[in-house]
Amino acid sequence: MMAGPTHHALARPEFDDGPKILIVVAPYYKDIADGLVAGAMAEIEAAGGSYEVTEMPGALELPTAIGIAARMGEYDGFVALGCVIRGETTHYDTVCNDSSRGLTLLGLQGLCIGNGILTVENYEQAAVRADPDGQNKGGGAAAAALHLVALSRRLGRKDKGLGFTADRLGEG
Ligand SMILES: Nc1c(NC[C@H](O)[C@H](O)[C@H](O)CO)[nH]c(=O)[nH]c1=O
Ligand SMILES: CC(=O)[C@@H](O)COP(=O)(O)O
Repeated sequence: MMAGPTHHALARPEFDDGPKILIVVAPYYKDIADGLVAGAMAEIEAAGGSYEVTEMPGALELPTAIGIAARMGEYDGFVALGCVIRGETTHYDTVCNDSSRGLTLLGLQGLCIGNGILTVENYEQAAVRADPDGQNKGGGAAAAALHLVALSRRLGRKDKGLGFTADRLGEG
């Protein structure tokens, strides 16, 4: 499947040694999640990378899942995929803000993360953005992670993120 555009002007990064990416997806809306994952897979494959996919109940769990996985030191980058649709209460704001902020805080600790969590008003808005042949937000999130991995490698980084392992968690 040829994925659609990734909505940025950057050329796809090239790797001598393809990065290993963990796709963490919240299939709260299964069809939407499937489109996002398909777009992300296509983008990672086009860059010569490999991927694994793991599922979490909802978008709120995605930052924690990445934080747990990052401590294994096995993945070069991460793609968070999900869909949050506004309901009747303010829970929408919590899910959107806390999932996004969690990913940003992990990124500021050095993890290479692409954020493909859709935050929309209705299913129709999500469908257009999840479609790999449409706005391909899953592919865009994967591209973001790949660019961060390329930067890390270009700058000679050796570790794979967070800079600490489980045995150091008890420190301080
Ligand atoms: N309403 C949506 C949620 N809500 C669930 C939360 O993400 C979380 O799993 C729960 O609060 C337990 O911690 N999640 C989505 O991904 N999308 C939604 O629209
Ligand atoms: C984004 C949400 O958490 C939302 O779907 C939950 O719906 P509601 O606010 O009507 O409980």
